[in-house]
Amino acid sequence: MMKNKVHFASSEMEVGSGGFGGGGRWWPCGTMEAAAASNRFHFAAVAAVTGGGGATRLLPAVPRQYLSYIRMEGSMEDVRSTLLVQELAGMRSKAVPRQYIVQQEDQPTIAATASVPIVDLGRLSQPDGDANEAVKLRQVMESWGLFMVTNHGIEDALMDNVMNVSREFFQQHLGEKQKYTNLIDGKHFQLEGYGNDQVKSDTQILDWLDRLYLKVDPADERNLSVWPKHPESFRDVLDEFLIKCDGVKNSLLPSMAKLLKLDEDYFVRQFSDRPTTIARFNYYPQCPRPDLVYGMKPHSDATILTILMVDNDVGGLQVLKDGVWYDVPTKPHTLLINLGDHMEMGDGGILDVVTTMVASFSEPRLCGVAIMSNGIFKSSVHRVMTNPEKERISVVLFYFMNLEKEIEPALELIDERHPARYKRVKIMDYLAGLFEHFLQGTRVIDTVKI
Ligand SMILES: O=C(O)CCC(=O)C(=O)O
Ligand SMILES: [Fe+2]
Repeated sequence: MMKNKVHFASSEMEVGSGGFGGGGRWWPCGTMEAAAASNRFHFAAVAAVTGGGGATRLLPAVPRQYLSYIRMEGSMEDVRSTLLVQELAGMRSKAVPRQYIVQQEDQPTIAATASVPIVDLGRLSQPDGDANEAVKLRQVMESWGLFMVTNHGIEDALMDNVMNVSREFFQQHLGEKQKYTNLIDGKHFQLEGYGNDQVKSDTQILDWLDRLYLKVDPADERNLSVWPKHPESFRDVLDEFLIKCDGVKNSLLPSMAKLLKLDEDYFVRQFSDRPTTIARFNYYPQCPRPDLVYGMKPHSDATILTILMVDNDVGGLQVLKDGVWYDVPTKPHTLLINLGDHMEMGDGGILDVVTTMVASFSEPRLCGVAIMSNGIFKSSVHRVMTNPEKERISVVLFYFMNLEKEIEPALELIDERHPARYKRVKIMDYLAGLFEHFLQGTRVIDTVKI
């Protein structure tokens, strides 16, 4: 049985076989599954506890200035074996374990409201293009790196189905979901499957979400043993959605190429020959402390391009532009497009770096497309806030080129006045370099800059 020992400044909470044990009787466990692991958490903020007489009292929150004294014990594997976030949320505690609390200076701040650009894909893809939409697209590629897409050709019913099967998957009994676990032998993390964050260091701050990762392309490399069998329609619905999203990607790429006065199929060509696509289903349970915890910390995606479908009603996604965080509004049945970022610091190995943690926001964001565009296009830095009342789901498709391929600035964009700003780089090598540079505190982007 795994034992975690995590010290917090305040109360102590033990997850035992019958609920939370310890001195008094703690909140009963939200689920039987939660009780299965014998993990001990000491909670940092407010914990609800019932004393001998059964009366509930609230323990005071730990003043923020003490949070830095909190430390964590246990091996990495132990820490990794902490409960899934869905189980933690099911306990209905008012506290969150220390591993989820971000440093005071990084804690969520109020976001501004601005209109995140909306691009009408139908108009953009008309044979002659639409000048207005193209202007908007240029603005987003050069600054926001994230935009909403309407008129994308994917039926509302299909989008609803994708959301429904995702929700049904996460709402299942833990035992059913664990059939697709991302832990080999219960402890070794692999990218694919169901679970939560990989823990690489005892100071790592965890995100308040669980997810299901599936490599969907190349199709002959699918590991169907981690593809859910329930709900029964899951696989068919996902397959249909993948085909449609591929169409969205392929109608967007020529417009991006045209903006740079490149051959229309320039970017499409880059995705030929066994590109890699990953589908990720993110499940953010209700969180008692949205002021201390992120659903997903600020990051940029280590992809060329990401298609994102977010919850119809529950917001939380924010994007950084010119140093200011903006709420991305919910607008049912729109898609979001993110320009990814092969070119920043990461916290993982090869495909672990699907998302790269952002160490510094002051640098302009670059992405695979940015290298090909010789630095004209930027990627987005974004984050997800938690919600105290509502769960939230998002479905994300991460598009990579063939990882064996090399990328370089398009030759057509280079002349005497516009020299190449980046060297040719193999994507796989670049992703591998991300982790090493992250550990050394250096920037892998510097190795490809000319
Ligand atoms: O859930 C969201 O809105 C964003 C998810 C995201 O950024 C990601 O999965 O990389
Ligand atoms: Fe992301």
